[in-house]
Amino acid sequence: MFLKSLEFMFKSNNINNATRTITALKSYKEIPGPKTLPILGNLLNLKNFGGEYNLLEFRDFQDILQAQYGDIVKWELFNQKNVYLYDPELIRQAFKTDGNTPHRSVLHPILKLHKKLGIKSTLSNSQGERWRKLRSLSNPCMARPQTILSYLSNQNQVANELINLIDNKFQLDSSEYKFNNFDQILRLLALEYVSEIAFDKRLYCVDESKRLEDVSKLVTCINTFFIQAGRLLFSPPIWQYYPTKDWIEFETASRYIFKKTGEYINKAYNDLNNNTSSLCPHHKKQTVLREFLERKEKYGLDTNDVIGLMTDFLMAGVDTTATAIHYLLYDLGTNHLIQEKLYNEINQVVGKSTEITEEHLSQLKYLKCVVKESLRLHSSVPANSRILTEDTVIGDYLIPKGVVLVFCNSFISKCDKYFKNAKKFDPDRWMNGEENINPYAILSFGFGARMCIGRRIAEQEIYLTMIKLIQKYRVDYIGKEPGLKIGLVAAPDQPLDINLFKR
Ligand code: HEM
Repeated sequence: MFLKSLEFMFKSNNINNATRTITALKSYKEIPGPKTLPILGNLLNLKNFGGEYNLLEFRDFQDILQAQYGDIVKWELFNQKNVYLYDPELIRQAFKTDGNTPHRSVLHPILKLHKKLGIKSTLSNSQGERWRKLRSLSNPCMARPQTILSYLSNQNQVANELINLIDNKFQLDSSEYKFNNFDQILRLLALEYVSEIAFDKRLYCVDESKRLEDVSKLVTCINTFFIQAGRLLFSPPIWQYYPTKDWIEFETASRYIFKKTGEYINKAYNDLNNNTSSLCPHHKKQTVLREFLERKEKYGLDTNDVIGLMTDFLMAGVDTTATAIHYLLYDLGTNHLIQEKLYNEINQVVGKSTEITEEHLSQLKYLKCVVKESLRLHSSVPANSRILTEDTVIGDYLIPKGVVLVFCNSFISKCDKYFKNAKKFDPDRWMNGEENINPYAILSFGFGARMCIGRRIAEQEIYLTMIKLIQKYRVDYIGKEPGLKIGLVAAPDQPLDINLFKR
């Protein structure tokens, strides 16, 4: 009743529209959560300080807090106030406040790195006017379906190189091969896909005979960047004051990534100006990078800003996509009937063709459900956030400006309350529309004006790769259920033993 009347009274959940009801609301201090200390917040509740919570096991940490305190939980560290939300309805209220310039929680290690390296903030790490400018430049370049589809032909070549690499691993007389480093191969693949977008350039990451020098180092550095950024983010911020081992590894890897991206983009810029772009003929018309470079002045941005944006795409688009494919192979390797159903669909729509077209993609309905379901169960981004830019009502509470709202996607997507048989890998749940599923219960790519800008690209890369793999091989996974490795991306804690059998 109380909630119903609130819902009626608030046209929006911004408190300015609802001052009359302010007394009916509970305060931020009343939000349940472990006891906090002045200044330190919940520091002494952390395992490193003798407490019970381990931030480095972030998914367990989220689940434990929910089990102890319910669907809205307060957690503080020093001056940062967080509120964890475990209910899609509360998340819906939080997104309503997004407005034109949503603020996402800043990744402090990256902020410090940018300062040290003299890099202006990038899309994923900027706020307010700066973010709006970068996003306004990026949206038309990245969100137009036709632009992304124009990469399909080149992406087919890349995916074929993956198939060649796999085929070369099979012994002459054998139809089976067990991979225990597929995660590395998938990172190379994802880097190749992204570099075409970010650099207008093939690095030949997957084709060992043509692979450009330094590519392996670049991939290792991107991986180190992800792991160490996560470790720094989820550990007490000693690195803010003293260069710890994790910080040094993070900084060294990042310096290399920025150096290489700068080199590649400057080369692309010169090629563009001199009309000598080396990118294959399919892209003679327009490419994402070319569009960024041509339009930057209109938004008051320069080439360095574009370098920052492209480096961002590299960092945001490699481990996320590689991990998503890795988990898809795990899900299909442990659910053979679903795999066969997918194979039948691919066989029916694509047959033996090696050139996947827009027409094929539009017909592969079950494939899209398989990908969506795998992302639901194994979201590579296990939580997302927004910083409140004004006092806001969430549930029964009035939460002050400046608090970080954390959306616990991975908890919600495994809740039977929101998904029937939530822990089951069941792509069919998406086949007949989504009318019974709360849209805020699955946020694999985020939501609203600040949602993942690479979504279309990522989905196209994943669909294409899965078509090529399932068309040629049967996948089997026989190991134990993998644990989680914490980083900026939630990935399996070990390389998965993926067995491939030639069909
Ligand atoms: C399976 C792959 C991917 C997943 C699961 C994923 C997920 C996400 C999520 C959850 C966000 C936060 C959205 C929000 O705050 O509402 C995000 C942001 C972002 N993603 Fe992705 N992503 C993927 C692939 C990519 C790719 C391939 C690129 C680039 C080519 C990319 C570039 C970005 C960027 C730049 C942002 C920041 C956007 C902003 O703050 O305006 N992502 N992604």
